Amino acid sequence: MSSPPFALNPALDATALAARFARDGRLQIVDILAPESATMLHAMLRERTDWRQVLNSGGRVMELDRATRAAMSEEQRAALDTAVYAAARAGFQYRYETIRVPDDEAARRTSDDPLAAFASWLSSGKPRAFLRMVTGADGIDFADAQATAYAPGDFLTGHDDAVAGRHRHAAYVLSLNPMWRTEWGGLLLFHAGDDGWAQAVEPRFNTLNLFRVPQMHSVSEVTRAAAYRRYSITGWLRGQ
Ligand SMILES: O=C(O)CCC(=O)C(=O)O
Ligand SMILES: [Fe+2]
Repeated sequence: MSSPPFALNPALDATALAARFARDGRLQIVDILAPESATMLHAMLRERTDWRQVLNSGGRVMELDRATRAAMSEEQRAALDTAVYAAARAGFQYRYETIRVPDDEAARRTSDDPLAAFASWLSSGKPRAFLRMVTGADGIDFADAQATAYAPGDFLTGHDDAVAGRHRHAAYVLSLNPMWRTEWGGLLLFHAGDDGWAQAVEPRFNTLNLFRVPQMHSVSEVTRAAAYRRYSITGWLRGQ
């Protein structure tokens, strides 16, 4: 399969964005991609059927593909929900759907998944140079990546993204939601400091959120009113 074409929006001002990132340690870049690239990615995510629900049970990760979930009884699903929300009361907990992308460039090249092509594209040439410039992190070698979809009831509690040995210079979230309401939840929350003010980011279309690691953040629960799942491509800009 030939690689799908991806392009950055040529109007972005990397110098101005870099100044803001340096000042705040976080940044929202509206219209990050050429519109056709974002439209293609969004359509692709909506069509995919290979999503796997991931959730943690203490330190263990559970992954349930759609067939496995469909085969569960109502009682099993309810018991799992109860366990997930009980654990979220005080601890670190998440539940959302994912499609993973390999970190390895050779594996990405042999994949026919457009998400692998996107991760490769983001990890070299102009996009990587742009991300290095905006974050001021010359040590960025590649972007790891996964697609995520948060359905009603899905969430990710507070954490700071710091994992020893992963060389994460910054986190990124490319939001791909043509229509969203604040009330639907699924907000990327930067937690409050002593002053009690938190910052909430709506998951808009073709918008890249970039933030320095570590800092405390979470994704608020998507409500039952949400008409769509919350789609993103997300990961970290990493050194080798
Ligand atoms: O989807 C988001 O807005 C943030 C995701 C996140 O924090 C993570 O995956 O570590
Ligand atoms: Fe995170």
